[in-house]
Formats: sequence, structure tokens, C-alpha cells
Amino acid sequence: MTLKQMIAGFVRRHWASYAASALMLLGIALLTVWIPRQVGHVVDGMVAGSLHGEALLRQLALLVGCGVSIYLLRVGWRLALFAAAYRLGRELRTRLYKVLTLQGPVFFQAKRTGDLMALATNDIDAVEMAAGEALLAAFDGSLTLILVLSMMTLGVDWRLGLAALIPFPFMAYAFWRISEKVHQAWQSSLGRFSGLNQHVQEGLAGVRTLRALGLTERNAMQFSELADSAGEASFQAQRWEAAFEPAVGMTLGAALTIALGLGGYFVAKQELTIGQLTAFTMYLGQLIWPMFAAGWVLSLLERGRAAWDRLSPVLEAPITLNDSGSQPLPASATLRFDNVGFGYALAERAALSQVSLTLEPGHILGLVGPTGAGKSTLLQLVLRQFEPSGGSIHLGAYSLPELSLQALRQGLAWVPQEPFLFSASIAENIALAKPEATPAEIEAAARMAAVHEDITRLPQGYATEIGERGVTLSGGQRQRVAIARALLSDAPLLLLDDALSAVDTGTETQILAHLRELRLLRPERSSLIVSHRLSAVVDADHIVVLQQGRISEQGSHAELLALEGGWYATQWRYQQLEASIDAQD
Ligand SMILES: Nc1ncnc2c1ncn2[C@@H]1O[C@H](COP(=O)(O)OP(=O)(O)OP(=O)(O)O)[C@@H](O)[C@H]1O
Repeated sequence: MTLKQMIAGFVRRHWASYAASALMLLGIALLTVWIPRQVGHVVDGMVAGSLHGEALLRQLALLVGCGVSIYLLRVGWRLALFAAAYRLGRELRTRLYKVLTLQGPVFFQAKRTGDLMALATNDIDAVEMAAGEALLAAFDGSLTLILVLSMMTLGVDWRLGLAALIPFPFMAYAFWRISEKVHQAWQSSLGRFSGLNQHVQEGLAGVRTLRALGLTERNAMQFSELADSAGEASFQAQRWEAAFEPAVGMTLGAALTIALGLGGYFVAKQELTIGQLTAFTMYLGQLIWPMFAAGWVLSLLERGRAAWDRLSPVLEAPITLNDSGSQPLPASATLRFDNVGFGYALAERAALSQVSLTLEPGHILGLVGPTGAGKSTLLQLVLRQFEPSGGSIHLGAYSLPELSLQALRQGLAWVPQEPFLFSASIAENIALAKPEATPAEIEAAARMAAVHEDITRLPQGYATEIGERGVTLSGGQRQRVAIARALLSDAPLLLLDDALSAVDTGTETQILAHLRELRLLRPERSSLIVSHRLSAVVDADHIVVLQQGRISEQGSHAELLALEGGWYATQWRYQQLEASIDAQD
């Protein structure tokens, strides 16, 4: 969809606001062209000595009243228009936000956060201006131009009118060339602003790393270079916009010279009165607004077009996952992988090959293996962040795409290794998936996740606000808050992706014991536990070892230990040894 089509659709939907603004502008234009005519009459009346005393005052009062009405109408159209343009900004931002929440990781891998943030702020502002001010200024400018030209040619003298128009085609050509340059300059300015945004976003998110590596100076220098370059691009756009003004000035200057020369000649020949020539030069002065409006409108439209060129591919990008499924999540169902394969785009090797496994309701499945084996990828497939390239994944009788995405994800409680906490209170973070939870339920979940003691030591306990992304908590505390959040949710399938990596072995044992107790309370809830530490899966009903995307071993803890020389048995011995050395320290 082009900017023109999008704006046309918006104007159709909000025609009443636009019509009200247009009517007010029409009133302004009519009053504006009436003024020089009236002044001409007053001048001629005074020159002829026929207008004086009360009659003159009445005429002057009429002119003042006209000025006040123009002022009020100008305020009125701006209010009506800004209300409409504001709605467009809100509609576009809401649409962008919705699109972004529906896109999967494939989309975000190709996009930078700073870019997306710039789209939601700067670019939408530019589109809003194009649909608001630019559109009505174009209408106003054209209307004034037509009325003023008609008054000049038909109302005063057509020969003088045509002669004064001679310089205008040159101005139109200059405008066309300048607007091309303005478009290029705005495109580059908006792009560089995005780069600047990206730098700020990454710099703030990684500020600890930058500080620890002593890179803050260098980072600040890079920021200053980017800010210079963004400023320079905006300045370049402004420089080109500034070229509109001399073009208007020169054109009007030339038109005025012609009008005064030729008009003076007509006055001398008594074909024109001085009052008419006064009115004509006032009309010429009134052409300044349509000329400036044209420059301003072109610049706003070019900026809007450059912004829309960046915005529309994101708004119209196909959603990377289809959400056509409609089946609700079965209350208690077996998760089944049948010969599942998956490869990331551009990766040489498949991340998962021929993976088949089953997780019965109420059971715990342990998933272990060396780093890069494909464990997190397997969980991502359950979450439907990616689609398998081969085989199928079923929950009960339905394959995952048959379930509605919303229902599927509400049925999964996923805890990643680095969970995301929001800048809200601890209680709100725990109750994220169940906002109606009572304080007692929140506390019970926190106790099971072994984080209750930590929370009570915080200044305001559960009401303590945690910084953005939970920066005020330790890594282990963040993990346990996220586990509490998962345990509180009603989701029947718990997915722990190395979610205990930052807690000590003692706390891990405590949490796992709580999970076992929970099985008694919620016998239908199943868990899929990915872990580097094998102690986390010892009690699992079944353990699967993944190596290079394939299942290399599987069985219970005891069965896997019995596989002499197997990966699990070797790792177990190694980790036990490590634990006993740690204990001696
Ligand atoms: N977004 C991605 N794009 C391309 N390749 C990826 C992506 N994410 C993971 N990979 C690759 O896929 C393979 C499996 O990664 P995955 O994260 O699933 O392994 P893992 O077993 O969870 O590893 P770890 O134990 O270190 O977390 C690795 O080779 C990894 O480099």
C-alpha cells in the first residue's frame, strides 16, 4: 500500500473531521480574498472623497471583524485536524505493536530493536504530519491560489493577471527539483536516526559489560559520531528545504515588478484605478502563503513518504507463523515428537534430526546433552516459535498447528535460562500469567521456588519494584522468580530451559523436591526439564540425551548410568567428582 492509498483510506474513514476542517478553510480563503477587494473600494472611495465619517468607520470595522473571524476559523480547523491526525498516529502505533507481538523470532532476527523503536516514534510522527498538516495545507494553499488568481484575473484585470503569472512555471520547476533532494535527505536522516536509536538501546542494555570492559569512552565517541551523522543528515534536509524560500521570493519579486510596471502603465492610461492596482498588489502578497504552503507540503510529504517506505514493509510483513488453528488445549494430553527435524535458516547443519519422544501427562522428561546439541531448539518448537521442517509434534490428538496459538502458549509455562522480568513489583512479576492470584497463592509459589526468603529481605517485600529486566536482582533470584511465575500459572506443561543454572546445588535440590511435591497436588501437570547439571533430571521418569541434534541415548537415570562409556554415564561421574571437590573447598 502506498502512502497515498493509506491516507486516502484514513480520510474516508474520518471524513467528518476533514470536511469540517475543509469548510473552515474555505471560509478563511473567501474572507481572505474579500479583504483586498474591500481595501481597494475604501482606497478608491477615499481618493474620490465619497467615503468618510461614520461610513468609513463602518467599513474599517467590517475589515477588523473579518480579521477576527479568520483567526477563529484558523484555530478551529487546526483543532479538528489535529484530532484526526492524532487518531492516525494512534491507529498506526497500535497496528505496529500488534504486528510486532505476533511476529516470531525469524522476523526479529532480521530487524534491529532500535529501528523498530524509531518506526514507532519518529517515522509514525512523520506519516501523521503528512496525513494531517500537509493534506490540509495543500487544500488550503490550492484553494487560496485559485481564489486569489481568479480575483487577480477576473476581478481586477486579466492582462495584468496573466503577465504577473509568467515567473511561476520557473518556480514550479525549482520546487520539483528541490523536493527530490528533500526526499533523499529525509530518507537518509530517518535511517541514521534509527542507527542512533539502536546504539542507545544496545548501550543501555549492555552498560554493565561496557563499563566492565572499560569501553564507555569508546562507546560515547561512537555515539557522538552517530549523533553527528544523524544531525548532519537532518541539516542537509533542512538546507534543501531552505531553498524553497528564495525560489518563492524571487518569483514573487519578479511578479511584483511586472505588476507594478504594467499596472502603472494601465493607471497612466486610465485603464486601471489606483485602488485596483493596490488590490492587485495585495493579492500578489497573498500568493506568498500558497507558495510557502507548496514548499512546506512537499517537504512534509517527502518526509512522510520516506517514513512510510520504512514503515510499510514492517506493517505488511507476513506473520512468520500461521495461527489458523482453532482447537482448544486438551486438559491432559501426551506431548509426542515423531521424527522431528529442524534447521535454522542459513545454518549448514540441522539443529534437530529425527527426534522422536513422548511425555505422558504428569510425567517429567529430562533433556540433557552437550552445549549446542539442540535442547533449547526443541523447546522452541514446542512453543511454536519455529515450525519443524520434518516430522510432527502432537499434543494429544492434535498436531500443534491445529491448536490456536494463544491456547497453546497459555498451556505452556516456559522458564528460560535468562528469564525476562518486567519493571513492576515482584508480586506482579510472579502473577504475570495469573493476575487474579491472591497474595497467599503468590507467596506459596515463591516458597516452592525457594525465593520467598530472598523476597522478605527486600525493602518492601513482595511490593518491591524491580528495575527494568529485573536488574536489581541477582541472576539466581531472577531465575527463581521466573520459576515461581511458572508454578503459579495453571499451565499443564512446564518447560524449564536450564532454569536452575544460576542457583546453587542446595537450592536446586530444594526446588526439585518442591516440584515432586507439586506432582502430588497437580498429578496431570507434566514437566520437560532441560539441564546441564544432571542432578536436575535424576528423578525424571525418562531422560533423553541429545547430541548434535539427534537422540543418542535414552532411559531412566539408572539405565543410562548402566551404559558404560555413554555420554550420560561419563558426565555423571565427572559432575559427581566436581561436586565432591567443591564440597571439600
Ligand atoms: N537463532 C539461531 N539461528 C541460527 N542458529 C541457531 C540459532 N539458535 C541456535 N542455533 C544453533 O542451533 C544449534 C542448537 O542450538 P541450541 O541452542 O538448541 O542448543 P542447546 O543444546 O540448547 O545449547 P546450550 O546447552 O548451550 O544452551 C547450535 O548449533 C546453535 O548454534
